[in-house]
Amino acid sequence: MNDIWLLILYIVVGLAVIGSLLAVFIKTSRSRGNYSGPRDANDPAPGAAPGADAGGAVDLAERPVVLDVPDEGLVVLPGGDAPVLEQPEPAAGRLQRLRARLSKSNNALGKGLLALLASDKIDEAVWEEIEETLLLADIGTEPSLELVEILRERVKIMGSRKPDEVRAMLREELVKLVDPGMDRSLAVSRQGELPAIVLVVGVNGVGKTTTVGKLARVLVAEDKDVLLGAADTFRAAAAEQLATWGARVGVPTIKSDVDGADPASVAFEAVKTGIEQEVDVVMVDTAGRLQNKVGLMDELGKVKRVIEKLAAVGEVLLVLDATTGQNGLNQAKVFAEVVDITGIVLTKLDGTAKGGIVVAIQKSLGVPVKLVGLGEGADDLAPFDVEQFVDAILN
Ligand SMILES: Nc1nc2c(ncn2[C@@H]2O[C@H](COP(=O)(O)OP(=O)(O)OP(=O)(O)O)[C@@H](O)[C@H]2O)c(=O)[nH]1
Repeated sequence: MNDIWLLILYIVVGLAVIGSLLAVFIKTSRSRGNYSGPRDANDPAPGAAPGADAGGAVDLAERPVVLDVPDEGLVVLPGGDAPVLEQPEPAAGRLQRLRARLSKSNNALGKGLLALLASDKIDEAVWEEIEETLLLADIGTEPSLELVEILRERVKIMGSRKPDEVRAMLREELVKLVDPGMDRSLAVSRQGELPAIVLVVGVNGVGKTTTVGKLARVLVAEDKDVLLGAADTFRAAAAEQLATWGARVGVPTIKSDVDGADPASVAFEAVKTGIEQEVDVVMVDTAGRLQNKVGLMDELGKVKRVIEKLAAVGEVLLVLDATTGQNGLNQAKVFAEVVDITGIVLTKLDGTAKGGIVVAIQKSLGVPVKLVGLGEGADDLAPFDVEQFVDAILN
């Protein structure tokens, strides 16, 4: 009988030893993966190209985030590499300076409207032309119809329609349409003990990295301490591109030297470093992702949630390419559901006559356009100002 109990005891001890060995083995093999962070079911495979998943509807369900601090591949690229640091120009009044670029492509809208409203006789055909001009500028159907109605009323009671009066009336109505009441300030001040966090998102090629680089210059010109996080881990050149922008103005960049590293881990490390170094602003650049790719949109949600383990994300900027017109609206809607957009950066406004997209986006999202890109130059990013924008269109 005693022998049987002894045998059972041996079996139990043996099983316990095998169990512990298995646990140790699983832990070590996990930490050897390319991704240093945990993987959600929807995460792209290591090294997978963006958009490698099956696509379809976006699953917006919140996923719990299990945090695993990265321990591999992260490097800080010092910001002071450039032999002579550039002195970026202050951003105030930039839209005024860059107005020629805006008006070149957009004054077809302003000039067209002025000419039509100054016609000797404004009959139905002229009103239709006015509506068409607004639609062609991508203002959107509803806002265009509303504006035409308002202009009709005002013209009716106007009488003689002197050119100055027509211009003043149009200016007033366009300013109202672009909405001067929206808060366009950027959340770039430290929040107590923590830096301000700016997350930059959007589809491929819209100008995210360029925008982060240009915005870093704006912040440096305002004497802010900035740190960049290169969470665009898909495009190998993106992190280098970002680090180069930073180095020109003495801003350091956190990047991973592991291909296809977990972007959430890089973002986490950037924010952690920013907190330790007590910087004013941490700006995180993300990879371009199509809004209909479930895995990539989930990944973006995860990047934000992981950052929020450390600090609130006060500013989520969606970068939209103005030349893509109404398609930008669809992108905006999906991104807004995943990461709560706080502001729009409208790039490439220098290359389009469709400046009316400003109105369409703001109306459909309720989110203000905060910055506009008016060229590829380092200081061609301007804070959006309603009156300057309308004046540029009308002149
Ligand atoms: N004309 C003009 N070109 C711009 C503007 N903003 C960005 N670009 C150009 O757009 C191109 C793409 O810019 P990136 O910053 O690399 O775009 P991205 O969104 O980071 O790209 P991915 O990381 O591939 O998604 C570059 O050639 C930029 O110079 C702008 O306001 N005007």
